[in-house]
Amino acid sequence: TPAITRFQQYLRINTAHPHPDYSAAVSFLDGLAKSIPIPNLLHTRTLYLTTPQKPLLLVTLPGSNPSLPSILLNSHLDSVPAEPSKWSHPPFSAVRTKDGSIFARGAQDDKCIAIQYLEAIRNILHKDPGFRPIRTLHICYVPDEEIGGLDGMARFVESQEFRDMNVGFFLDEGQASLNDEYRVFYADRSPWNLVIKATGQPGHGSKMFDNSAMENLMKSVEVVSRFRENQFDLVKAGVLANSEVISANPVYLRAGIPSSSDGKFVMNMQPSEAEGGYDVRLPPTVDPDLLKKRIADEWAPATRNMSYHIVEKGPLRDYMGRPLITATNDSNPWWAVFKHAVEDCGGKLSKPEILASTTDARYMRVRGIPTFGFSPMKNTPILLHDHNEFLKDTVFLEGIKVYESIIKALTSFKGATP
Ligand code: MET
Ligand SMILES: [Zn+2]
Ligand SMILES: [Zn+2]
Repeated sequence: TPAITRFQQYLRINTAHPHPDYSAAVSFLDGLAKSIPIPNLLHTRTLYLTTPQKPLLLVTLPGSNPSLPSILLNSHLDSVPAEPSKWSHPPFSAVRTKDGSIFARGAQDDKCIAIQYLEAIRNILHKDPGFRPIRTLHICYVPDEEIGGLDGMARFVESQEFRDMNVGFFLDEGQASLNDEYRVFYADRSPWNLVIKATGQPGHGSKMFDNSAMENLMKSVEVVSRFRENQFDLVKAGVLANSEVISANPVYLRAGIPSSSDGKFVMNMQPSEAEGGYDVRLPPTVDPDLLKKRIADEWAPATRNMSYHIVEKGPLRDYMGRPLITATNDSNPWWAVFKHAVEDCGGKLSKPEILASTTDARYMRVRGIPTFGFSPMKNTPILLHDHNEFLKDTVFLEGIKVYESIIKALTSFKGATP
């Protein structure tokens, strides 16, 4: 089918870091939007918020009542890198196997929704050429989500173009579901990049002494590991979900004196410095100050010649000081609209969850804009950032139907805006 072909074409554009081809992606999506046969209705704009290398594409279907807050659907243009030698099919080939699986980096995260949004609009207008949304519908295709969004969504929400859009509801990416129910996310965990550093007594590689940098770092690594284990035990015991505990995963360790440029180390020297990097994720409900105290007192105590540096990759509280959570009850009228839209097309939603990872949704929630994370992929293994990422054609096509229902419901919702 043409929708599958268009999905494959988009997947073949390599937008993986560190050299994402944003301009090819944007011109492809721009062309796709303009190919929807609705003359003079839909329009597109490309914004350059930082450099010409980082475009942001906006697709707009104007509503009949532009005074109502608009609906914004989001998909990031970029992907994480892939290691081709570890894939069963080349990661930018978008090969479709006999069983309908389409293999590509970005198939789940999140190029599927990029195309599904446009296919849904195409289908709605094909079935009802007179369709005109009440609220204005926008889609934004943003760069750099996978590297924190500072030159992407974080910049966009500061722009006059964004303010003029008067966004009332935001829909962002979610995650695949292993069963028959679609997953929906009302919050993300917030990422911290934590670097702990140890200094210590240097010396001959043969000597036994206290207070070496390596010894000091390794003690910390043990302490963090014990914390990690305790958090993980809560998950394994079923007390809390993965996304409801603090994760602290080591991502690099660095120490040693290089012998020259050959990447080997001098073996008979104990180094005076050593460091470790952690990907830390905090659920929206935890107190960040408590974790900071734990890091200062236990993970990197100055008494053991340790120091640390935290880079907070995004906010933890909104402009009112509240956790970045979108309500999934009657206090948020969009919840019922969204839920019924999924159910109306035969879909089922599982209990709303916190997302274990992090998306650009945080830049909307910090402004108090109701935001859900949703990618309609059911009965699908969760393969984001993994080797052999794929999505089945049938799942992709069913997702288009879901978005048809969601887009119609959201854009025609006249109710009170909180
Ligand atoms: C660190 S900002 C978020 C980047 C990416 N989506 C992640 O969850 O890791
Ligand atoms: Zn990702
Ligand atoms: Zn993503």
